[in-house]
Amino acid sequence: MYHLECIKCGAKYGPDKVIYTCSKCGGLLDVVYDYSEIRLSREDLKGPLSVWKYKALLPVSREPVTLKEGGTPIYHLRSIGKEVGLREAYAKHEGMNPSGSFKDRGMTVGVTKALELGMKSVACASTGNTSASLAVYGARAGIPVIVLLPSGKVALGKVAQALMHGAKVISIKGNFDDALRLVRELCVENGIYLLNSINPYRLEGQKTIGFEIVDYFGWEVPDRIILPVGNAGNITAIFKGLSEMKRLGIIDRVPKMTGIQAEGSAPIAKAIKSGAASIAVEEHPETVATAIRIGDPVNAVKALNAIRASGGTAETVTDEEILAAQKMLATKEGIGVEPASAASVAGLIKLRRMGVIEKDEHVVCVVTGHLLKDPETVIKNCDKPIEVEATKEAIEKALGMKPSIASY
Ligand SMILES: Cc1ncc(COP(=O)(O)O)c(C=O)c1O
Ligand SMILES: N[C@@H](CCOP(=O)(O)O)C(=O)O
Repeated sequence: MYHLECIKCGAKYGPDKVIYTCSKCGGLLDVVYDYSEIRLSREDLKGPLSVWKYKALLPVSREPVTLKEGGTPIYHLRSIGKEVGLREAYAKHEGMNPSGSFKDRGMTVGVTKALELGMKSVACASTGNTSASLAVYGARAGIPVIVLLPSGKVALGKVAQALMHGAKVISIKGNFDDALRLVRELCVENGIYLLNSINPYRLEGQKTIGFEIVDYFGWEVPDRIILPVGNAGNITAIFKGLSEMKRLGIIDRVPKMTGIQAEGSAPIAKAIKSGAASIAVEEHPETVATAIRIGDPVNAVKALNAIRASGGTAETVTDEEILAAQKMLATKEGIGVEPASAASVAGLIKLRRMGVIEKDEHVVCVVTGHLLKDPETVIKNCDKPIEVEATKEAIEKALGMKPSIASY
């Protein structure tokens, strides 16, 4: 069994209540299980990785709305690790989920919960990936989807997904933070189920990233997990999940949760660096990594706690560092990710050079979304294709080759 609990005042709510924040104090909610009732061991968790493998720690009982999410690959970062002097550097490629981002882990649980609660439509605000994922899972479930996007600031692939999967797409003349404020009002006033990461049930699905990481390494806990931070749901979810596994005796510690933000959009990193108790909202967030262009992260309180309680840290990276890391991943490791995702690897490089990450640490970067989500940024940052006449000679010339014998 489980219930919802306010992280601020401790107020408890039944599992079937449609509620996103505490009605007494406005605090964020967590799903809290009756841990004494959960019998789960490493032995029970044999078999291939997937979100639903961990259903004993997920808050739904009906048949899930699923497209076989999770089970994403973990790659050894051989070249990048070598370059920064780190043998045990890995990337977990969440872009390999059905809609191309980690959001699918949250949506398989969140949309299933929407059906379980009898909700008739679902909605979200989004910098792109949440909307793509909700559109996909809404289509799978046969439930209408509404998405609010910040006009002109959503990568092409993500808008295409939301449109093609049949969501009602509203582009607002404002940023993501405005869109989230509006969609929250819209949902509460119109009985629509809100599926941003303020929804504690959605975050339960995302904690499986952490489960899969420790499961993959034979329950050996990495020293550190690094991930890009935007609305701050993911870092929160992974910390919660691994804390639960520790509580159940499946693992013996929780990795240092390390959040990376873009310099122009970094309220959490700034609070961690300054030791502030809470964030100062960034009124005009800006970064090339549009997925994390967020100035007022809704899960800030939970994220600050996750970072501090795990002994982790947070850092900022410039847009140039993000794009350089994206290119390094693509050209030196063969791993294609969108800019926001590369922020975790840019952070790894920066923190290693600063000496914050030690050379014998075992580090996993979560790379959160696929390269093809944002083709426009890719095209802008790569050399153009070389256009030539359709002859072998022209091709050889373009390649800087000497003309072959046959052409004499
Ligand atoms: C690709 C990508 N990476 C990272 C993030 C940040 O995740 P979170 O909002 O959970 O901090 C997002 C969305 O927010 C995203 O779409
Ligand atoms: N990057 C996100 C922003 C919204 O975050 P959420 O986790 O609260 O849904 C997106 O893809 O929209």
